Amino acid sequence: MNAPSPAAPAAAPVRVEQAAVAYGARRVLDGIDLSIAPGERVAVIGPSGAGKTTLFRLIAGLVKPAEGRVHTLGRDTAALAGRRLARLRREVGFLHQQDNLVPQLRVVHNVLMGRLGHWWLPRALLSLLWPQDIGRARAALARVELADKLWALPDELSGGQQQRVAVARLMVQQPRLVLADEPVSALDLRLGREIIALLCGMAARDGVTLLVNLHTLDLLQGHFDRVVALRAGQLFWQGAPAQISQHLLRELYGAEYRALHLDEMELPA
Ligand SMILES: Nc1ncnc2c1ncn2[C@@H]1O[C@H](COP(=O)(O)OP(=O)(O)OP(=O)(O)O)[C@@H](O)[C@H]1O
Repeated sequence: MNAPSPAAPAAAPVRVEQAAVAYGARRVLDGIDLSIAPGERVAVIGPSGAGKTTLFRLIAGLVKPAEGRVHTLGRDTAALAGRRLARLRREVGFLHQQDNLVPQLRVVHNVLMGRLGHWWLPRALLSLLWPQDIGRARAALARVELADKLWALPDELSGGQQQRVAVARLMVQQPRLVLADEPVSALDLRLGREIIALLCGMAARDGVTLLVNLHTLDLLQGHFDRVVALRAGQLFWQGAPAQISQHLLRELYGAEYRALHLDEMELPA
């Protein structure tokens, strides 16, 4: 087999072409064109109801485009169903605002849930009785500084610690793409900063492509390669975090601009 030519560009893990999504008669995304490069870290921003979560659902294949095409990790999501869709989902890691963990399962089991897609059923079932690959869980927990919480129950952890366990689960899952939908909205700024740093550090170290739906714009600088801004279901702007200005945020957020205290951010006019 020939090795791929070093000059050949790697395929985009996310390619959205002129995609629209409708719920009933209502279009909530329209004419979206977006291509994400391998290993790129992208923040998605925009006012409430702009379609950020829907964009993530579209990329994950959870909703199909009413128009246009969506290619995720090289697969056309419109053509995926059953086992092929399940296979794609194994390669995509998710992180939500909260409720990422199974409350009845100890941290070690929650982390190893990230391995389920890699194991045959008997090993997955056995792991519920006696955790398989504890070493891997321990190493991932050490990376999020929770090595001592291997046997804790999620309820015994703070909100920030629970999100760190969820990041450790992503680390053992080894997805090619992570979709984090408001992962820090339930946390204060300091804890939010920790989680974003962990996520972006994991993505950089493991070569994972990362999309984060971010409400707290204070966390943009220093972590992301690109910002994609949605407004009213359309791609309103995209660029580097350093290019964001007060003018842009005013236009993007409209009535929410002051309510979110965006006028207090130190940005160029
Ligand atoms: N399952 C659904 N059925 C009908 N309408 C929906 C559904 N999910 C979302 N919507 C609508 O689609 C629009 C976009 O929603 P979405 O959750 O993608 O926005 P968002 O930008 O993530 O908002 P927020 O920042 O408030 O979470 C909203 O007007 C929402 O009410």
